[in-house]
Amino acid sequence: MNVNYELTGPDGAPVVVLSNSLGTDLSLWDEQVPALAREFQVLRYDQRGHGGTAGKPGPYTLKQLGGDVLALLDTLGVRRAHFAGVSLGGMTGMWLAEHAPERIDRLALICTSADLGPASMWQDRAAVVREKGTQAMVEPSLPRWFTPALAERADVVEKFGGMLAAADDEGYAGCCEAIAGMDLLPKLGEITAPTLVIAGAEDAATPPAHAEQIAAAVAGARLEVLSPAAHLANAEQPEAVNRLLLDHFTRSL
Ligand SMILES: O=C(O)CC1=CCC(=O)O1
Repeated sequence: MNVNYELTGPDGAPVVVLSNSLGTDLSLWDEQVPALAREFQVLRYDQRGHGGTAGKPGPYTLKQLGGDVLALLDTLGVRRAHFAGVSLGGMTGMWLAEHAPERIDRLALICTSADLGPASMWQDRAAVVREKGTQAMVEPSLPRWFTPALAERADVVEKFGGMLAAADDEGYAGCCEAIAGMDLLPKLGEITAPTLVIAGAEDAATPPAHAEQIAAAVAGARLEVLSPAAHLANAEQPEAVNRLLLDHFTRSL
C-alpha cells in the first residue's frame, strides 16, 4: 500500500500523526500544521482512496486502515507517535489504541464515534457512490461538515467540495464499508493512551453524545465540546482545536 504523506517539523521532535475523515484528505489539517510543527514532527497522510493515496477495491476494514498507519510508521522508522484523527481518522486512532497500544502515545479524537450505525446506512452510501461517484456526495455533505454560514462560503465550498469530488469512488465506498463493519465498543475500556475527545456542538453526523460515550468508556479521557462547530471542527474552530491539541500532547502527566 503506497500511502501519500507529508512530514513537517523539526528533525528528532516527537511525531504527531494526523488522520483525515471520509471524503477529505490531508489538507483537512492545513490550519493545524503550522501550530503543531513548532513542537512536533507532523505526519499527515491520506486515508486509502483519498487525496494522493490510491483506492484499492473495497470493502475495507478498520484493521486495514490502521495497518496502513503502522506500515507508514515502520517505513519512516517511527516506533511510537501521538495520533489525532477526525471522524474516520478518529476511528482509525481508536483501532490503533486498542490493537497496537505500544505504537500510540497520546490520542486525540475529533468529531468521531465508536458506533456509527446502522451498518445498512453505510452500505447504502457505498452503493450510491459506486453508482454515481463522490461528486454526488458534495451537496449533502457540506451542510453536515460545517455550520450554515461556513457551508455556503465560496472558499469552503471550493476547498472541501473539491476534495470530496476528487476522492476515489471505490476508496470512498470502501471506507464507508469500514465504518459499517467497525467494532470498537467492546475494547474501548482497554485504551490506555491518554485521550482527548473533542466534539462539535452542532455536529449532526457524530453528535456530542457519541463523544460522551467514548469519554465515559476510556479511563481518564478529557471531553471538550466546541461551539459553533459542526463535523469538521478542526477546520471551523482551528485556534481552539490547536490549543487543545498542543495542551494534550505537551502537558506533563
Ligand atoms: O457523513 C459524513 O460525511 C460524516 C462522516 C462520517 C464518517 C466520516 O469520516 O465523516
